[in-house]
Amino acid sequence: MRIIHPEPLTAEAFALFGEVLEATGDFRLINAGLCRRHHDRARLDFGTGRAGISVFDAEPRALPYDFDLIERHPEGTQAFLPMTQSPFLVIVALNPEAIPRAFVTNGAQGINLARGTWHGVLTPLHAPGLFAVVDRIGDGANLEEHRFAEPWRVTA
Ligand SMILES: NC(=O)N[C@@H](O)C(=O)O
Ligand code: NI
Repeated sequence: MRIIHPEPLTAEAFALFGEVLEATGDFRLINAGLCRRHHDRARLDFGTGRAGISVFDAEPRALPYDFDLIERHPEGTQAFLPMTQSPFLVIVALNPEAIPRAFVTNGAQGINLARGTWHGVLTPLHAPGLFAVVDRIGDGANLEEHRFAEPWRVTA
């Protein structure tokens, strides 16, 4: 079994794959000073489609986690925004021939996958696996899958 050890999710480590959504860095003080707006933190792209927000209720998984499928959306970005404070597992790859990378979020992070980024499907690690997902709504195919001949195992 091919092993991958997960890394903590940071904006820098994830930069080749998309953005990390978190309340860090600069902000605008709004709402009578009662809210810090960390403004415009992701580059969204929906091609010829439009933005949609869906709610995913996904079954939690556990480490060690085996997977043999990655996918990508050539026509748009896809953001996973947790509706709970639980860490989740993020799997990305530069291409199907590259060694995938695994990240575990800190519970206060979401991600925006850049258009066409190879990734594992939404993978909660705790119940409930509730996420708002912002991605492309539109005509035409927007899903390309790759199944590995040999699975990968993510283990701490
Ligand atoms: N299929 C779907 O809506 N979700 C996947 O794209 C995923 O990345 O979880
Ligand atoms: Ni996806």
